[in-house]
Amino acid sequence: MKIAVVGTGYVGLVTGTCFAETGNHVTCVDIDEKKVEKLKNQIMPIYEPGLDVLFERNIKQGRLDFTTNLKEGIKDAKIIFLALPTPPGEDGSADLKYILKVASDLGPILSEYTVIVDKSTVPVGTADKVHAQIAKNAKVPFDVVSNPEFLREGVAVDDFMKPDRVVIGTSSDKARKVMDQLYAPFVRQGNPVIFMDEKSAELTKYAANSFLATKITFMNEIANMCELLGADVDMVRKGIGTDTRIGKRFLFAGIGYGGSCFPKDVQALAKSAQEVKYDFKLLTSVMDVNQEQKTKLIHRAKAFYNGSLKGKTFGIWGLAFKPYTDDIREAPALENIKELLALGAKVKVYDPEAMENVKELFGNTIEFCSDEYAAVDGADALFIMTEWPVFRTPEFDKLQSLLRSKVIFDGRNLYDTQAMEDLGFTYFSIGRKDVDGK
Ligand SMILES: NC(=O)C1=CN([C@@H]2O[C@H](COP(=O)(O)OP(=O)(O)OC[C@H]3O[C@@H](n4cnc5c(N)ncnc54)[C@H](O)[C@@H]3O)[C@@H](O)[C@H]2O)C=CC1
Ligand SMILES: O=C(O)[C@H]1O[C@H](OP(=O)(O)OP(=O)(O)OC[C@H]2O[C@@H](n3ccc(=O)[nH]c3=O)[C@H](O)[C@@H]2O)[C@H](O)[C@@H](O)[C@@H]1O
Repeated sequence: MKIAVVGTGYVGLVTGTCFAETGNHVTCVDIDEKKVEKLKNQIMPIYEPGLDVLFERNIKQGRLDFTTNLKEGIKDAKIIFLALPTPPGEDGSADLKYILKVASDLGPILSEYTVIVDKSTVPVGTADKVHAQIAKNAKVPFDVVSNPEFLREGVAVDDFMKPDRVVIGTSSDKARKVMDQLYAPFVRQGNPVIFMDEKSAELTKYAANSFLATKITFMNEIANMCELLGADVDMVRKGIGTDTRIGKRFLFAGIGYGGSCFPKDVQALAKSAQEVKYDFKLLTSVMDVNQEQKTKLIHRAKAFYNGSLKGKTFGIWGLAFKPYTDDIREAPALENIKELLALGAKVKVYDPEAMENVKELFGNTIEFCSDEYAAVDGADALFIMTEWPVFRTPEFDKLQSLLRSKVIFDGRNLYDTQAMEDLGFTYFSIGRKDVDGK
C-alpha cells in the first residue's frame, strides 16, 4: 500500500519506517528542508535504538523516501498520517495550528478517496475539525481517523512493531477496512486492534498518558512519606507492584516525570476539562507535585551545605529525560542545572547521548565532559539525573578519588543504600534512608 507520513519527528520517522518494514511504500513529508536533506542522505536525525537499521534497509530497498513537497508526497497514497507537533499553546491547551494548516493544504490536492489519520496526540473533537478543514476545498471523498500513538522513546521500534494494542477511532466502515489491512502484520501476536468512535480514541490517548503520569506521581508522594516515616520506597514498590491489579511498571519514584509528552498531555487534559467546566482536581495535583519533585534534591543539598551552594562544583550524570534517548524536552536535569547556576554553583555534566542538545541551551555556562569520571573530577558532589546503565555500576574507587568529598545526590535510586554505607559515601536518594558517610 502507498502511504504518506506528514511530519518526520520521532513519531513520523518511527511510523514511516515501521510501515515500510511491513512492505508498504512510504513517503515522509516535512517542511524542514535541512532535515529532509539529511534523511535523503540516509542520516538519521534522532537517536533511537534499532531505528537506523530499519531506516537504512527500507531506503535501500526503495520503500522509504522523503520530500518537502506535500503534493508530491501524497501522490497515490491511500492513507496519509499526520504526525505533526501539538505543543502547548499559551493557555496550556494543545495548539492545533500545525495539524489544521496541513489539513487545509490537503483539501485541494486530494485526487481520490483517502484516509487521513491523526497520529498526533490531539484533544477530543480534533478529527471533526480536521474533517471540516479538509472538506472546505476537497473535491473527492475522504475519511478522518484517530489513531493515537503509544510508543515510548528509547524502545519506540519495539513498541510500534509489537504494540500492546492499536486504537483506531472511526465511524466509517470503509476507513476501518483500510486501517485493519494496514495493521494486520503488527497484531499477529494476538494483541488487539480496538475500534471505537473518534472522540473515545482521542480521549484514550490523554487518559493513558495522564494515568501513567499519575501513577508515577503517586509513587513520588509515597517516597516523600517514606522519607518522613523511615520506610523504603523500593520495598513499598515491590510490595504493591506484585498485586496484578496494580502492576510492576511505572512505579519507580524519582525526580519527576519529564519528556515531550507527559507534561504537555496532562496539562492539555486539564485544560480540556476546564473548557467543559469540569474541575479535574487530580490532574492539578499531579502537575504541582511533579514540579516540586524535580528540584527536590537541590533542597536536600542546600540543607546539607548549611543553606548555601555558592562556589560549590557539582558533577551531573544524565541530561536526557530518560535513558536511551537524546531528547531533553522537559528533562528534570535542565531545571536542576538552572537552579544550581542561579544559586552560584558550578556545573560539570556528562550524558552518553544528549550533550549536543544541551550545548545549544547552556553554551559555555556549564562544562561538558568527555565521560562520567571527568564530570566528577574535582566536584564537591555528584547529582544523578538519568538512569543510563553506564551509571549503575561505576568504579567506586575511582569515583572516591576524583570527588572532593564522597557525596552523592541520586535522583534515580541507582545504588543499594547498605553498599553505599559500607563504601563510606554520604548518599541521598529518593524515598529511602539517607546514608551519612561519617
Ligand atoms: N515523541 C513521542 O515519543 C511521542 C509523540 N506523540 C505525539 O506525536 C506528535 C508528534 O510528536 P513528535 O514526533 O515528538 O514531534 P516533533 O516535534 O519531533 O516532530 C514534528 C515534525 O513535524 C514537522 N512539521 C511541522 N509542520 C509541518 C508541516 N506543515 N508539514 C510537514 N511537516 C511539518 C516538523 O518540522 C517536525 O519535523 C505530537 O502530537 C506528540 O504528542 C505520541 C506518542 C509518542
Ligand atoms: O505520548 C507519548 O509521547 C509517550 O509518552 C510516554 O513515553 P515517553 O515520554 O517516551 O517516556 P516514558 O518511558 O513514559 O517516561 C516518561 C517520564 O516518566 C519517568 N518515569 C517513568 C517510569 C517510572 O516508573 N518512573 C518515572 O519517573 C521517566 O523518567 C520519564 O521522565 C508514554 O510512556 C508512551 O506510551 C507515550 O506514547
